[in-house]
Amino acid sequence: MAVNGSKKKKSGQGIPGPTNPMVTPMLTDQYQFTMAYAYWKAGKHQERAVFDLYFRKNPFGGEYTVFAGLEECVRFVANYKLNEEDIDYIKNNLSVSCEDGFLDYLRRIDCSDVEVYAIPEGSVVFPKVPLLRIEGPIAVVQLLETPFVNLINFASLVSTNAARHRFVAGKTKTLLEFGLRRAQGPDGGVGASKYSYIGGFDATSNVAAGMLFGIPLRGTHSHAFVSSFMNLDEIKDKSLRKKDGSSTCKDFVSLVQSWLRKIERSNSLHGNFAETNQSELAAFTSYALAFPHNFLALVDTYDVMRSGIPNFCAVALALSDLGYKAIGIRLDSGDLAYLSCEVRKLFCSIEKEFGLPGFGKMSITASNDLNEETLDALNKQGHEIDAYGIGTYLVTCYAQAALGVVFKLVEINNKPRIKISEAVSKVTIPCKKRIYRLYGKDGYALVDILTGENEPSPKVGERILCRHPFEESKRAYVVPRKVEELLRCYCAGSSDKKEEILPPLKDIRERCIKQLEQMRSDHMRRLNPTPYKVSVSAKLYDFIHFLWLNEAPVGELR
Ligand SMILES: Nc1ncnc2c1ncn2[C@@H]1O[C@H](COP(=O)(O)OP(=O)(O)OP(=O)(O)O)[C@@H](O)[C@H]1O
Ligand SMILES: O=P(O)(O)OC[C@H]1O[C@H](OP(=O)(O)OP(=O)(O)O)[C@H](O)[C@@H]1O
Ligand SMILES: O=C(O)c1cccnc1
Ligand SMILES: [Mg+2]
Repeated sequence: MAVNGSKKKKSGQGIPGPTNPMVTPMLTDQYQFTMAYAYWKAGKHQERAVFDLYFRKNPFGGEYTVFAGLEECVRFVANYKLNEEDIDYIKNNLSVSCEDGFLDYLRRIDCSDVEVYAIPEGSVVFPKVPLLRIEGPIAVVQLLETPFVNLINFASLVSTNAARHRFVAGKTKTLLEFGLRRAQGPDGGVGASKYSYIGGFDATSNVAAGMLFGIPLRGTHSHAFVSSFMNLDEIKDKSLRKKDGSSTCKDFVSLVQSWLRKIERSNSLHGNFAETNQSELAAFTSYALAFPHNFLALVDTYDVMRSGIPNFCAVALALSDLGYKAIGIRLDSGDLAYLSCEVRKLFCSIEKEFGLPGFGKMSITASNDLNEETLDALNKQGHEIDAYGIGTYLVTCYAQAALGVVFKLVEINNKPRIKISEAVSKVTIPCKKRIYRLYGKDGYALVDILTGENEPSPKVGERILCRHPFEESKRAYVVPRKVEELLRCYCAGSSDKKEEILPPLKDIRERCIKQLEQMRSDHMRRLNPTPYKVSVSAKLYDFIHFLWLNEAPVGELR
């Protein structure tokens, strides 16, 4: 903050602003401005404060969380500036009034004096561990609390939700995020697409998210497309060029119809054939004419096995005559396990009967109110689904509405601070800290340890006492095979620290996938997972409890 005319390096130059233009310094709670005023009035506003941002409990009954939202925080800090309209609003509309001198102060502030240290985005993280440590003039850092918590809360929640869906679905399945229509407003939708991708989804149907973040776009078609057709006569241009361009089939519709008749008589259907719905056949044929290279049909508008599947096969076989390979089908209702198995059997049988290599392997996509539980149930029953389209439960984080992210003062003017609570889980861990992840002999992460900033770092091969921050009896020695320091510098402020480069989204996603793969399976399982240990050094433990006793008044019994 270039307030005293002192010469300060401006960090973060060239970093674009937040993705959502609504993310401005005004996107904060009024009490941040009123506290900033009171700090200013007390002449305290420049005092150097350290805040930790962390959460207290993993979401969804799990024992891990995927950290996301960091890039948006860095973009926010790098471009922090109130404009005249903002100042004018503050002047006239806060529920309390502030002197003009404060407004001048607000006019001049930026975040060039703010240092942000963070765990890299996409990392697997645990309760109580600071995801970010923010240092700077207390009035300024205070103003960052609400936007930072806002930017990280939903991002981390939805990334974790996506990672959990990926975990149940399995590595080999394609996961498509279909939630935009059901998301909590436009930012909820765009954010959910971005952070589901980080958590391990493969693509989104959300075009804006594709454009903004380079997430692959995928999609099928809806029931409306199928039911909009009445009959095959609606198809005017019936011609389709062969894939190799050698000739053109003048009447693709007739080719489809002739295949439908063959299927009708085929052994594959075991004589189980009724009249298929002709409007559905018209819709599929039309779709194939529009996308002969990418034909995928939604087969449940009328009757999956009696109409959708035979119609789809007729079109796919006709395409195959012209050298095209159909992609597959989407099921959006009914018993997805049963239907997928029936469909697969039929595809395989047609492959055999008509000698069409690959037909049996066509892709089966399932959708319809899917969530972790339904994916798990499908796995238990056995199914033939290759891809899932997931919307509502994923993007709204239906199973848990918020991650309890908090932003707490841990030091001011180099003096550690603590917040005491009746609930031990709410007592803060004071001091400017460092965080290390210690790995064991089989390569798995064993424990995260928080130490004071100036303590020597844990060394590979050295025995370290790791203590539970609040429970005296819980402690263990660890001899790490690998030590990883977690907090890195993303905004150097006026220090001479080297700033991390913000990685592209796909690198963040890869980090997340890799870290989750390296987690011990007992931390990952859905039922009664083992908590991952978060500890403090012996020195920090002693200091926490010294400060706790120091700050807590001694009660008096009467
Ligand atoms: N084999 C299965 N095991 C467990 N859950 C399933 C299975 N197949 C589908 N489901 C789930 O069961 C629910 C079925 O919902 P619902 O009864 O509203 O749909 P439907 O009757 O199949 O479809 P629609 O009403 O759209 O025609 C969905 O949440 C779906 O994901
Ligand atoms: O079920 P979700 O996980 O939210 O996934 C997205 C859903 O959105 C679409 O239909 P929509 O729900 O609009 O209509 P439908 O329920 O009648 O299929 C699609 O067919 C999916 O069913
Ligand atoms: O492309 C799809 O199939 C799709 C997209 C959004 C919602 N439901 C389905
Ligand atoms: Mg639905």
